[in-house]
Amino acid sequence: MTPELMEQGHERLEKTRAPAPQQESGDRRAGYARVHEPGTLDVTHGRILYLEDVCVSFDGFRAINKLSLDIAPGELRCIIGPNGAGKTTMMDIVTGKTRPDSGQVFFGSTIDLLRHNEAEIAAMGLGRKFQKPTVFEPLTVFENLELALSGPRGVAAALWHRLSGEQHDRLAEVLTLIQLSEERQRPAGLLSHGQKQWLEIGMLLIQDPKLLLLDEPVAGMTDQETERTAELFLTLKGKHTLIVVEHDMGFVGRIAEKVTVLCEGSVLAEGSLAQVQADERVIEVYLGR
Ligand SMILES: Nc1ncnc2c1ncn2[C@@H]1O[C@H](COP(=O)(O)OP(=O)(O)OP(=O)(O)O)[C@@H](O)[C@H]1O
Repeated sequence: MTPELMEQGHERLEKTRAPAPQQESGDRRAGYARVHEPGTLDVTHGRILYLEDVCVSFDGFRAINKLSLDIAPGELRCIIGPNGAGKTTMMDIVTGKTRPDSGQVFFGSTIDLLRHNEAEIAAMGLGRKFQKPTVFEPLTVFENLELALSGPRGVAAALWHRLSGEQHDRLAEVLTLIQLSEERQRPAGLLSHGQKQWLEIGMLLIQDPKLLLLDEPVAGMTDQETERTAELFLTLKGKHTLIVVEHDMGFVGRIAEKVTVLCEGSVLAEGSLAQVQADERVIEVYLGR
């Protein structure tokens, strides 16, 4: 959820349901914003995201150390690694939340992300989902998606704007994708944890992101919810590019093509899950813990 969307949602709640208390299910504001225009993303060279020799230090501690990554359009890449490996910091760099000390970060072949701020990066079609769901709990599932769709028109427009047939179709399509069609009129606060996560993913999808960064999407989910999330991600890959940071190896095994293992801010190993699981260095630092 973006700060702007959060603000819009709160204003909307005040107007429609005052004096109901404001609620949100998560406590961390996400660094993405609406996708205003798709921008001129050039993926003709077979890459949608490219990091080279990226370094970041916090108070002298090298959290990201010459990190290089190359993600192809439509790929579903899983990033794993022990606590403190730099996974969150890597996503902070890509989304413009943290500036690296050195290195390159490109979206497609031509967009230098280090020249853009968080809102601009989000507007280019780069969506981020934090671990905790942040949806507007008193609003219905449909209203949450409608608000995400309302984009730059603002709260008043979101309140009074009549959806076009195309927008209705898009909402219905996303509701089906996230398997919440039957819950469309339910307040989001009454959804299960997994359903809230899907709703937030739906709020990103409705903006048609090119690249989605998802931080531990199945943490706290039931086995059934985890399986449904795997199905959703497998459906999304190809159309969208997904980078999934996850500790749940069962889930990673279910969805992964290529897995990148981060350790101490660098890529330790890359390959299929079976390949990295068989890598002695990985076993030592991570899987064998
Ligand atoms: N703002 C900050 N100030 C100081 N140190 C930081 C900051 N952000 C991250 N770090 C440190 O950088 C390292 C990498 O942290 P990061 O959160 O990126 O790891 P992670 O792989 O996401 O871990 P986890 O799996 O536990 O979420 C850690 O040692 C962390 O303490």
